[in-house]
Amino acid sequence: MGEAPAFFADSLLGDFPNGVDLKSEGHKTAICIGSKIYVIGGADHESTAVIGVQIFEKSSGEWINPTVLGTKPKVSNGHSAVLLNGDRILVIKGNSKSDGCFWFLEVGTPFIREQEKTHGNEVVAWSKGVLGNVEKPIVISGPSGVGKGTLISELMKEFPSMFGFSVSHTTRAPREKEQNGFHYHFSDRSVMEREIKDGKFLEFASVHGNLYGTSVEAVEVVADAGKRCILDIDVQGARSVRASSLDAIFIFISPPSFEELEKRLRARATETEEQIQKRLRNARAELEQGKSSGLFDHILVNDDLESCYENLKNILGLTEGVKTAHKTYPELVDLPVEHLVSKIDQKILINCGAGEYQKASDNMYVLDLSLLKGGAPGRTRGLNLFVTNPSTDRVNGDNQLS
Ligand SMILES: Nc1nc2c(ncn2[C@@H]2O[C@H](COP(=O)(O)OP(=O)(O)O)[C@@H](O)[C@H]2O)c(=O)[nH]1
Ligand SMILES: Nc1ncnc2c1ncn2[C@@H]1O[C@H](COP(=O)(O)OP(=O)(O)O)[C@@H](O)[C@H]1O
Repeated sequence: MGEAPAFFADSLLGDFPNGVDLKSEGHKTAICIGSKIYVIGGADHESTAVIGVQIFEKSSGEWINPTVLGTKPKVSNGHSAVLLNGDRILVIKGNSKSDGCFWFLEVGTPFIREQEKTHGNEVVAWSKGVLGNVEKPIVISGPSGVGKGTLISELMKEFPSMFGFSVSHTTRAPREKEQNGFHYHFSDRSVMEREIKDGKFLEFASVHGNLYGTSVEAVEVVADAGKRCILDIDVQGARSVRASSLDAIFIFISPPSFEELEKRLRARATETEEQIQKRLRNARAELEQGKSSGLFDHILVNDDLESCYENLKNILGLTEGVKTAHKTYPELVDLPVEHLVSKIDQKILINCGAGEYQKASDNMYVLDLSLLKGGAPGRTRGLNLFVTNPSTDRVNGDNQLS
């Protein structure tokens, strides 16, 4: 249990009106959800450089320091907070640019419920809001030796500015030509297990006797660079990603026959006989699951490499002449410390004309949340910011900035 902050719990919401309090000591806001009051701001119990979170449990009168997952936002000299759908809080930092001012604190999403089971205590998780859209990540699965790596390399070679590879973590030993940080992050099992517990992984699975996993960071760095992320993961991992907040396209690569698969695996000559046998045993199960589960959006048979690659490009809409990513960076906007927020359906109105010398009609922004994707502990994407003049516009998406 944490120490009570320096104000009385009874008057908590009176002192910190739901949503906005920009001038109190420590710049705290309070949001009430059921029997809990989430106090955001002030010192974090681990670092004074980031925004802290404490929970006041009204029924017991106790303060709780929750486990805080995800990247925490740096302290600012004022923020506003709005409750969304009862399970996450949008925090808008004042005095920041629009590429770093929107943050989501998840408090009751399915991800949080899962994490609370693992941690055995209250969990909250930050996720940074990112303006604009990147195309859906691509999950590629299929048995060992089917040609996943070969197809992905072709894609990355032909479209280097469009695609980025999600570098997984694994406890298996590196092969001769594999580089740490490029092909995989080669990890100790104990380290990887601890990081899984800390919520750093989007998914993980035990494959052929080793642990493999996709860290949240691995996917986010690719999207932050404006590229479309490719994940090469097994069928269990694909199933976990389907259940996660990552909205992806799922493609299963199948061999023309089991004999051909065995031939390719042996010809690759990267595994011992024992490992080949294990991979072939697992391949049978993977082929069954891949074909029958309804998990995959597309199944491609990798018989002739060239035609399989053409089919993959067709699925991804890569027709002749498409060679570069169309990156659109949203125009940056400065959000002042003093601003007022209100919520209408999936739109947040941000009135920055609240300063002494400004008119209410100056700098009114609308943050559209209707296309949100992703979430804690990574990034929340698909935010759209519009500038609007309340005297002439209705809140309808005119004057889009992103
Ligand atoms: N679930 C999951 N599977 C992964 C991940 N990275 C790789 N894999 C899968 O692990 C299996 C073994 O990969 P690897 O040891 O590189 O052997 P290869 O597929 O024969 O080249 C393959 O099915 C990969 O798709 C990951 O991050 N998560
Ligand atoms: N269509 C194909 N026909 C023949 N050999 C192939 C084909 N696709 C891939 N290969 C070869 O099969 C082996 C396994 O491919 P790889 O991409 O490493 O598979 P995976 O990543 O699925 O384990 C490699 O030696 C590769 O060159």
